[in-house]
Amino acid sequence: MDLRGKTLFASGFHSPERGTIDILEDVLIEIGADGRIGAIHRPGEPNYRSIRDARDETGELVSLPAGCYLLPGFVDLHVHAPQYPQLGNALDVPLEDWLQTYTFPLEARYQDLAFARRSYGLLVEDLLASGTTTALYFATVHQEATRALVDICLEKGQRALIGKVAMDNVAECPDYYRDASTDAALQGTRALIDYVRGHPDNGEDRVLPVVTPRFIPSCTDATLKGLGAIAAQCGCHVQTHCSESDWAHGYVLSRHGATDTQMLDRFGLLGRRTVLAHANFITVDDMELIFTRQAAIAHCPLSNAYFADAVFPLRAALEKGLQVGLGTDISGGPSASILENCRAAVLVSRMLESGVDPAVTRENRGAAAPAQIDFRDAFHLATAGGGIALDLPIGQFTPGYQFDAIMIDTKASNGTIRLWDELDRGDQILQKIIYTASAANIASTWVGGNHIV
Ligand SMILES: Nc1nc2[nH]cnc2c(=O)[nH]1
Repeated sequence: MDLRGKTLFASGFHSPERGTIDILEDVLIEIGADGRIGAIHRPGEPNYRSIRDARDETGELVSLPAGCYLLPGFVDLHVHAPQYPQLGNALDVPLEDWLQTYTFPLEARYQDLAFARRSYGLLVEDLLASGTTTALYFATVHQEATRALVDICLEKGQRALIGKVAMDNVAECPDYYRDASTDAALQGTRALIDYVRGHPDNGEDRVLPVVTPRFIPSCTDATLKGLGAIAAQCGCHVQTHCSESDWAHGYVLSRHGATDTQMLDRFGLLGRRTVLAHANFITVDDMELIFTRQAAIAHCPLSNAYFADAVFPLRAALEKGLQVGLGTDISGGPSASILENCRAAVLVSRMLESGVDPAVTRENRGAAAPAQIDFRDAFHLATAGGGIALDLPIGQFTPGYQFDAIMIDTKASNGTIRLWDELDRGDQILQKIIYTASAANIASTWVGGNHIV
């Protein structure tokens, strides 16, 4: 049911601050006509009962069914929309070969608008069904296909940030798939920004444009500089890959004698609205610079296992105060689910801390500093952390924030959560949701109070 102008009676969880879970029990969430949360009332507050009775009388009260819990919708900070047909395939070669052998040929197909519409339609529906209410998308170099992705997100109601990919370096990009020139890369980026901002169905800015240099190896210096100028002029978000693998990190060091982070900063591409995908090989100085610029990192734990051969030092980044969220990195990661990436984030952090080689003694096996996170951290990253990274009022149930939410039905018969009334209490219920929920448990999705699925 659409919840704009309604008051929701519900129990659930959110995590505005990393490390803590706020348990919402029988709360009343007032949702405005604009889809934002107006107020939250908890049992025991003086007006709670009277507000509940009044809303009930006017027919504005909506109650979640028994066994259902409300969570903020998931924020996926790194998705290559055109790579969806490749999800679960092509995971057997290093990044630089994967791009040339599998990924560029697939992305080149989006020249065909009918193919683009079919693929993007399926992707957006599937992501919404898996609880992703906001996605930060790389599209392709193509103007028409990227516009189709904008149209589809608006039609289906997903909150989305979308970039036309810029890639014009002839030495690294095949001639069948690249921007024809620096001018084409810059004009194409500007044209997409204008399209999104002027879209007649985008009055609420549900879709935002993103300046999207693929990564430094794919772009000429002139294009990177030009994109930095566009970002400054338009105040748009920026997304790119940063120090993802040994090869990608080493390429930038040898081309520029500096790291990705340093070069992105010099090109004007490192700011409060920048999201750096992966960032596995950043140095201590890079971390400092990212912190100073208040840029964010999209941690993609599943993808990194296949293409980075390394684990992002997540806990160090969080303790430093960096803004981090989670990304599926479709199709570098073989799952479209942010829940799966929550589980992977916990798992790889534990392996980083403990080490993995049984031939090495326990004392010498693991990382020098504590590295593990838990389900609470992962849940925060998947929701509020993603919202903070994007500088958008999403990912938590706080007055003034968008009502972007999912309903988890723990009793769904074809689902995979098994709760025991006599055993499961408080945030243990959330822990079970994070570790065991599947798509069948995600019973409803709302974006800005609109019922989507
Ligand atoms: N994981 C990943 N890394 C990249 N680096 C440049 N392009 C890509 C891409 O499509 N996926």
